[in-house]
Amino acid sequence: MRATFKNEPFTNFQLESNNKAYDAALALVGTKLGRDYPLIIGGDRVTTTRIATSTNPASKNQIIGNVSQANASLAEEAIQTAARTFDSWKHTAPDERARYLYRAAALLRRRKHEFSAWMTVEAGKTRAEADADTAEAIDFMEFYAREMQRISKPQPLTPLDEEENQLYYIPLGVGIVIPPWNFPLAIMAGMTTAALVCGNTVVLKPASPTMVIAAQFVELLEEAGVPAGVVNYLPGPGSEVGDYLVDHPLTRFISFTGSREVGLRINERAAKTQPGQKWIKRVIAEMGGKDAIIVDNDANLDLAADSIVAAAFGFSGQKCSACSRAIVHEAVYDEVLAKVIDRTQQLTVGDPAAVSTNVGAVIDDKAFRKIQEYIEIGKGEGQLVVGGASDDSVGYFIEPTIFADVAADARISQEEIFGPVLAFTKAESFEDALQIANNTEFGLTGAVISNNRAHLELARRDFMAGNLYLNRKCTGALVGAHPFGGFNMSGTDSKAGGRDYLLLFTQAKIVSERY
Ligand SMILES: NC(=O)c1ccc[n+]([C@@H]2O[C@H](COP(=O)([O-])OP(=O)(O)OC[C@H]3O[C@@H](n4cnc5c(N)ncnc54)[C@H](O)[C@@H]3O)[C@@H](O)[C@H]2O)c1
Ligand SMILES: N[C@@H](CCC=O)C(=O)O
Repeated sequence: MRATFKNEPFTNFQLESNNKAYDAALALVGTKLGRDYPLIIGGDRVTTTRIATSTNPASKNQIIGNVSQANASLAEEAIQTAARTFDSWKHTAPDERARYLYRAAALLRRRKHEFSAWMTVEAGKTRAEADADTAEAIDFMEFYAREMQRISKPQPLTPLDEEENQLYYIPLGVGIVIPPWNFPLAIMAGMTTAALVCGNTVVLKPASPTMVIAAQFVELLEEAGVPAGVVNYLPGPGSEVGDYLVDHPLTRFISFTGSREVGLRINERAAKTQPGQKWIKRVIAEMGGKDAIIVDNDANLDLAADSIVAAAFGFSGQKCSACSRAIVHEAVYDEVLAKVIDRTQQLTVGDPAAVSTNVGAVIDDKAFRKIQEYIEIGKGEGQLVVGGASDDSVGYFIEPTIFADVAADARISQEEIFGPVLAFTKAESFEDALQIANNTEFGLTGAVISNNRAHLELARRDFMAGNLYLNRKCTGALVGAHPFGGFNMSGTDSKAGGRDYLLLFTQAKIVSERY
């Protein structure tokens, strides 16, 4: 029996010894840059002629790796391999499947800084952000392993005198796992291992900006003993390979995390029954956010400012949970704005590998241009009070940017920017603030900073967010403590890292026997 689950501690980067260890990991990763990464199908390495290069967002000429790209025929091979492997993997005992995750978590823990360092160079994560990502990946595996063992035990049913009844959670089949790049280890590893620990086999199509981290993780699963063909690594263009995988009649489920646009496309395509398809495909889709922090008139204003700055500009605002709207009661609006401006001006923008950096580069040229466009839009919708500048001469750097006096229906208040851009909106009352907060098509995270019990209770009831935080920031969900997923166009509210999650990767079978 394993000890009760507890979260992996974060590294304290105030200690010089930890920074030295991180420097050593960065140096180690530095010796491995620029390597070639083949596809992995049924354990076989497949090198293709079409190669995509992964680069460092903070130093765009630095090559992280050269990754073979799949096409439709290799996607077919991966699905067929996963389907064949499913015939044996589905009979592997749940306890054994759980042990692969315990082993992988232990291996990852031993190489923690190395994996984090890969995220610093490939995803532009600062030390603390990368460390939290690795810790969450370990947490997902430790948590889902225990969850699999829990749900494979006899489940409570109403006993009948004349029958023996049993409920089994059995696997679904071949799953397509399509993660985003912004939690390139944690979310990718969580989605993949949740699927496999339930007895499914996986075709993993990693996000293009972070294909190398995904390759490192698949190798780690191999080292942990996960049999060939259980996880097949299939990088390739989302529009080409992704559509093929989603449409395939042998695909049983799609586990997607990413943008609203791609999530809806997958949902629509998966709904169309293909010739030879024997099931309704299941779609688990976690998508974007337009998350707000409300500040009440009696709030602790320092807490409010700290929470807003951390949630808006951590990882350059590239979190689905990021605070992109501060909705502030008019009585404290000017004071909160001044405190947030002051704290934002103290942030250091730069190379995420440096100890002193708070805000690194954004992920790539496409994101850089999109965020710049929103900054231009913002100039017509509010008052630019901080930031606004950008520089892509070395890497994709954008200053933390704040617009004040933005209307609730402005584009920068409604559309997900996914960058370090924050809109301040004035509310006439707490009720008005809540109404503004709910007035988007998303419903992922939100926070309220208030000392008013009635207002906090009102928010508990009426704030439409899958993850609502009271008197704290709206980022940083912990596995087990804050199962994660959103309402409305933020997705299917799957609650990753929670006790309901694995049921999405299984089907329940009842066996009733009379003697
Ligand atoms: N709700 C959550 O839990 C959560 C967590 C992290 C990120 N996100 C969201 O993810 C987005 C950022 O990530 P992104 O830029 O990687 O998103 P994205 O939608 O551009 O890409 C996500 C994944 O989909 C793939 N893809 C693209 N086109 C496809 C297609 N036609 N068929 C199948 N797959 C396809 C991509 O290659 C990638 O692996 C943001 O909107 C963010 O809010 C949500
Ligand atoms: N789970 C993360 C967000 C994941 C999306 O980007 C958080 O809670 O901040």
